[in-house]
Amino acid sequence: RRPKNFPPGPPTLPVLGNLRYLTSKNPLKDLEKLRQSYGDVYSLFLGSKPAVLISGLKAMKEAMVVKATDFAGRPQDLLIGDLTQRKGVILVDYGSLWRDHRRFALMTLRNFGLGKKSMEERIHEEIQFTVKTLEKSVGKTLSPQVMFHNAASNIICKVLFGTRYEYDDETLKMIVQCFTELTTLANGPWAMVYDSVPFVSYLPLPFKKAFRNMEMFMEFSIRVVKEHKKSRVPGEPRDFVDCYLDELDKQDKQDSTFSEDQLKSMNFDLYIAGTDTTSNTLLVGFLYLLNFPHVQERCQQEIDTVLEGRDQVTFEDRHNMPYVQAVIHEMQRVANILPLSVFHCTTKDTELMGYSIPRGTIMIQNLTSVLKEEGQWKFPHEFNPENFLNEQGDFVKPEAFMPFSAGPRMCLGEGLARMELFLITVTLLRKFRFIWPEDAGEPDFNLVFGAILTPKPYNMGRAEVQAVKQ
Ligand code: HEM
Repeated sequence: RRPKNFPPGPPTLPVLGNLRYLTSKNPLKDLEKLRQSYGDVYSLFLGSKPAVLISGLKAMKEAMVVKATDFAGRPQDLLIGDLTQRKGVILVDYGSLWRDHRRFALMTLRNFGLGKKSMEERIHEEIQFTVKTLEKSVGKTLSPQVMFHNAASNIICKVLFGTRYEYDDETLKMIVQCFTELTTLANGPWAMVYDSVPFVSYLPLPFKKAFRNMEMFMEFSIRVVKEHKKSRVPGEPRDFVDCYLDELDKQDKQDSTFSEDQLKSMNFDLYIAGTDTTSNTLLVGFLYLLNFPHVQERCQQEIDTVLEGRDQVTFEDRHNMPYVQAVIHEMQRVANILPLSVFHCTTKDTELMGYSIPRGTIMIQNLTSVLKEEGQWKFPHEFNPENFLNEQGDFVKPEAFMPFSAGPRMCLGEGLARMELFLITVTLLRKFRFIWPEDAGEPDFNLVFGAILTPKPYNMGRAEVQAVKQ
């Protein structure tokens, strides 16, 4: 039963709630249909748990920005919460543990050069490996999926652990396998069963594997922390782990939220949040660039003009590249990488667009509905960099550009992600022309639904590269 003045929604069934309304392969379409019937704020029962869906810029802003803290919680009784034991930062509920760690992570990433040179150098070092991979493939076809994944993974590994891994390294392979299995299970039907049916967590069902994978990552994280403790010089941090250990030295033990356990979980959270998000954005973006050669060419002209004889691009150069900026933002808009963001929950009884929402209700942000909202974009349903350009050709960012969400929970890696996307895209377009092979057939721009949207790999597996003469 919906409580009084709760957002409307379809009729529910015992145990299953409204799960039958999310049956197709693409629940985003189902959610859009429900929005047509019930409006920008409606409710669904995920099993027995009530959840409220937020669509459109107006409702999203009221919840995430105007009433920010009311909506800044995270649901605590889902499979992913049990997997992470409610530690780290992403799935931690609104409170001092989350606040302290969010502030610390933001500050540390900034000190390490978010928006400054040293982070740029780290990213550039990794890009050289990507360039080498592409140089070996000139005239041939290659799958950019693994290449972008490895680049994003190594950049975050350098920030966290000060290490990069060779692409065939056994540790890297283990980590990647752990995460792939974890995310597949956490997004699949077994997670829904786990989240909806009480007591099922005690049964030997496939989600047990997710717990084993989690343990494997934690063992890796423990090893990394142990090695750092042996080799560190206090006060001279080399990476995120060292910074955290320095912070632990400073903390008053009694009421501190910092601990070694938390450090291991932060490693997990930042790695998982920083890898597939950036790499899939690049994958989708390059799928479009391959198939919109005139956009690629115009980027290349702008890049050549701004860089002139210089070999390496800097993040500062973005201010002189309005068209490239527009293209990268448009890549992110169409990539729509986290279509339902990360689930929030209300921290107290509150209201949204006139409806009453009790404390502890799951809140689902439909970011797709904002990134493609009619009335907010010049061309909401097509790939067109003009969405980010005004009549004078200057770069402008509409309010509805929310791939990182908004409010107190918004992505804390935005700075790093934007720097990666810019430096990688510009460096690769400066050096190569990317071609969609004639025999590859029509490109399929439809993305496969999951917690992270991905393009179908076979379409990207046949991209040809040509070296550009400079
Ligand atoms: C294109 C790349 C990325 C996109 C589109 C993206 C998007 C998002 C979104 C939509 C959220 C959920 C916000 C919310 O709940 O309201 C989020 C959270 C988060 N992201 Fe990202 N992200 C990206 C890259 C990164 C990177 C590189 C890092 C790592 C440094 C990162 C770290 C995080 C963390 C830690 C959170 C949880 C924040 C919190 O709960 O307070 N993200 N991201």
